[in-house]
Amino acid sequence: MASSHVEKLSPSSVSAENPVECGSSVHDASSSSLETQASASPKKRPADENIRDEARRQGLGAPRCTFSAKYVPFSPFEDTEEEYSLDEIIYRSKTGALLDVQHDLEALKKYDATYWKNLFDSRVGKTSWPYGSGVWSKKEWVLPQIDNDDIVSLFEGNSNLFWAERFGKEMLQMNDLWVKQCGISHTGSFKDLGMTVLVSQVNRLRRMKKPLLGVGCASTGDTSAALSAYCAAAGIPAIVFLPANRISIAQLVQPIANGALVLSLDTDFDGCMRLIREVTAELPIYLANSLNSLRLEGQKTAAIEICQQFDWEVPDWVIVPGGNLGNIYAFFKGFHMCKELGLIDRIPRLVCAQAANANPLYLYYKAGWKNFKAIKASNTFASAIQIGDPVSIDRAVFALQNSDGIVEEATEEELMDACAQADLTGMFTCPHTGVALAALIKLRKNGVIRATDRAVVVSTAHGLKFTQSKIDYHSKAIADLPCKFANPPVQVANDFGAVMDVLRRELSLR
Ligand SMILES: Cc1ncc(COP(=O)(O)O)c(C=O)c1O
Ligand SMILES: N[C@@H](CCOP(=O)(O)O)C(=O)O
Repeated sequence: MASSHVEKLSPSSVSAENPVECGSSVHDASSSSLETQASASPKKRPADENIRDEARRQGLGAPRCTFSAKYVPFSPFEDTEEEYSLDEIIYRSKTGALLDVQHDLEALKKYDATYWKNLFDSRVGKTSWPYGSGVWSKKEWVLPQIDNDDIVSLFEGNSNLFWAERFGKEMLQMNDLWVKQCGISHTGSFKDLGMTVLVSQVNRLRRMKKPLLGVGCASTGDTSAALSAYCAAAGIPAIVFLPANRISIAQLVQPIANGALVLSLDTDFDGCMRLIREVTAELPIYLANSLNSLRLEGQKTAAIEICQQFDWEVPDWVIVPGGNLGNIYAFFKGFHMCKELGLIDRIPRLVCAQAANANPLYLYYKAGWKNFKAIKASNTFASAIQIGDPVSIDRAVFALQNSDGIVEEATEEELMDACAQADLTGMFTCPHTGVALAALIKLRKNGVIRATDRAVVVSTAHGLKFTQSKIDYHSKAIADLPCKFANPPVQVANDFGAVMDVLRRELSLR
């Protein structure tokens, strides 16, 4: 927590809508309190005012922003003076290192842990702009300086924690197993969390008259869906590079429907990534992949949310499927920030789960973090993580090394069986969540994860985006896969007797 010389503000100085705030919607912390907010009579919004206008009006005459963030090189082991404003269009340091968004922690530490907990709790589930969003409810820790007026939000985040009661108990003898449903979201994946931040910043840059034609990404289907939706909501052109025939139909139709310029390229994701980097270096198109550290600021809020949902008790394990490897670092960053600011006392052990067909991180981990080699990723049902040359490899290693982390892998059979078994207990999992569940099963079987541990599996996308893999599995139509838990429909004639025969057989009736 903050050093003792800092005089901290107490929880009673928090306003439910806004604390000492940055951007347009600012209240003086000393002039309003949770209690006064609660007792105030309900205010009617004028007919010609929407929630954005209301937030703007409330912010008029606000004090200057007290929190700030900037880009610094991601070089945890070297001291460097290099830094950039978030208003610069830059993705790499002078030496070519990744960038990181660094917050002014000393300013944040002027407020104690109870203050932040109360503030975040007071915003959950509201419609006040933009704090009803799970991401923007943590605005001071995400993009403190952005004007609320520039924010492009679809009220993302606040995803539920599913208590995996039957799966935990029957499969793993665990009572405290949870699935963080990040895929139950506007575009059906966790990418919405990062995209609201990135597109908001682009909106700000465009208002500042920075020459940006649009925003572009390479994608295995989820980043492109999120980018297209947020850009469409803001009226900003989106350009997406997709590997032809390697993403699901449901994912492909999302950017098409949202009006993005869709380029279907005859290469894999890694090829698309190389091309978008070349194109964004050449044209004024802002890069929206997680190479851009702004994305991770939004994604890290899922970790903060998990702590909040457990009333700031830290789970023992958090298992995250990994592809381009931004998200595992985002989770680390969220937990680390909570610890730095005194909201939690430790960081959970992180597990990054990869498909065995696309496992460069797993191989690196097994080699004792020596000689990283990019690979050519093979086809996997977990198509969104079919990535052989992950951009955030250094970030992922840092996250794992600093959380006593583990890397696991799952074969196609293991991940598809894990999905089917989870679905049989009421979930509707995507194959990437299957990878994480399969990793959990392995770690539980070998005793690394204990029966009494509290574990959270991060579900990264909605199963409805990947129905073809489920159809293939339940039709037993996958070569070399026994599909042990398939539940194919029974074809029956339009005949009462035939129906009764099937019911007697299936329900073991006499
Ligand atoms: C559904 C899904 N799960 C997991 C991942 C992996 O996330 P990351 O690339 O941040 O490792 C991705 C994207 O890569 C994804 O789309
Ligand atoms: N699964 C991702 C792959 C790209 O990852 P990103 O986080 O770097 O954008 C996708 O859906 O495109």
